[in-house]
Amino acid sequence: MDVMKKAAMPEGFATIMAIGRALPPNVIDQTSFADFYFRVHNCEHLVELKQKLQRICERTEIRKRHFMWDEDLLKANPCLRTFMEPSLNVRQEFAFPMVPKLGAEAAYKAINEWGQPKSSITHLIFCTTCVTNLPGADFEAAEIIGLNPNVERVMLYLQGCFAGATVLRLAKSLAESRKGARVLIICSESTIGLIRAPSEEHQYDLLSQAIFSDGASALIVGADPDESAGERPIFSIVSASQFTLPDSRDAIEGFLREGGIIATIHKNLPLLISDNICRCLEGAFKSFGISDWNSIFWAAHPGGRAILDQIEMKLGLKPEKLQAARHVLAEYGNMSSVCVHYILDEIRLRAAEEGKVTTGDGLQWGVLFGFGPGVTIETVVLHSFPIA
Ligand SMILES: CC(=O)CC(=O)SCCNC(=O)CCNC(=O)[C@H](O)C(C)(C)COP(=O)(O)OP(=O)(O)OC[C@H]1O[C@@H](n2cnc3c(N)ncnc32)[C@H](O)[C@@H]1OP(=O)(O)O
Repeated sequence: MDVMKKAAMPEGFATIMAIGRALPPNVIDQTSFADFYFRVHNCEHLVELKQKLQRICERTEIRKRHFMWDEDLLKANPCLRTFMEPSLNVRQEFAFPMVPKLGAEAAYKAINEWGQPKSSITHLIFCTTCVTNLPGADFEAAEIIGLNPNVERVMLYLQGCFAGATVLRLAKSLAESRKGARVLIICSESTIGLIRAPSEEHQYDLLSQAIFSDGASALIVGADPDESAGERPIFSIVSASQFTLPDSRDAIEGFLREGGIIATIHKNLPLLISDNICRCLEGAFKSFGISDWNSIFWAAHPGGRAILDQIEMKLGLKPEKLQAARHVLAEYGNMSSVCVHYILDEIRLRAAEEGKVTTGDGLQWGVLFGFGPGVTIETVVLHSFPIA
């Protein structure tokens, strides 16, 4: 029995072997977002509300954001330019082709970097906070890319931002459970469910308008990389865990309604996360004897500037630890599950550019954090590889 099991199971940890990105073409500069948003919704008369959005935008430290939708789409669909008018059909019809398409674009890049035939992909995990159809976005993406019909698909809908880590946890289980398994992860997110006119009664919605954005990422994960065939490991996924903070259900809430997804995010969220991050780190790194959080590399979901500020302060992190996270927030905004993958990509690209000895900023160990509704914290322990 043991011999059979040994023959069927890989020996090593799941590793990330490629990372791809894709962004939609419509880019809006954060300094002009409030002007655009109030103009396109014919709400210029709501002067105080516009000033509030301007204040929030200025404080986000976001420079620009990319979107699948554009002004023409909003103008052609007046139901997207009111507050919570029934508009779900329009949103879904727009998103359904776009979300898998952008995801497939990121997947092509990952497959290209991986350098192996797409027929070697055994599993697909597709994750998005929008579009719900049967068959789903996973099915659509598999068709666009031309994956084998025996690829085993897993679809994650409406999880929120922590899912960028969930997909790694899942991919680790799949990759380590079968020799030769190669998992394609795709995360593709859009704010098409969120864009709507401002409301004086629901001012909290301005935060969503100011931070969320669209983008896609794709990764190839598998154990025991075949380096003779050209597979190159970037990071090992050493462990992955999930923790739900007690009594914090209402800190991030999202409701899918006829008027789209409406989210409320409590102002104490940055504190809530930073108050609990230490226990997640200690739990994850105890068995490796690591307790100096400046000795590892960091990929924390940049949900908002204040979240990164609080984590940095609470843990006494050096500014460079969250530099990649701040860069991704600044250049792309909060792309939900996608952000942490861009941060990993940034870390390994910078390490190579700067002549560091490992993919993890010259360090051995690293952490990836996902934060989202629940409040849920996902902690992934990573190990870097030497850069040749
Ligand atoms: C969706 C998922 O699954 C996971 C997620 O990523 S959820 C999103 C997580 N992101 C956050 O929670 C954002 C964290 N907050 C921040 O980054 C910052 O507070 C901020 C950029 C929003 C504002 O910066 P700041 O330094 O706090 O500036 P401050 O001057 O205090 O606030 C500016 C305005 O933002 C408003 N604001 C702050 N937090 C808010 C919140 N959670 N909801 C609505 N408005 C908020 C304030 O009320 C203030 O409005 P007024 O000027 O009218 O008083």
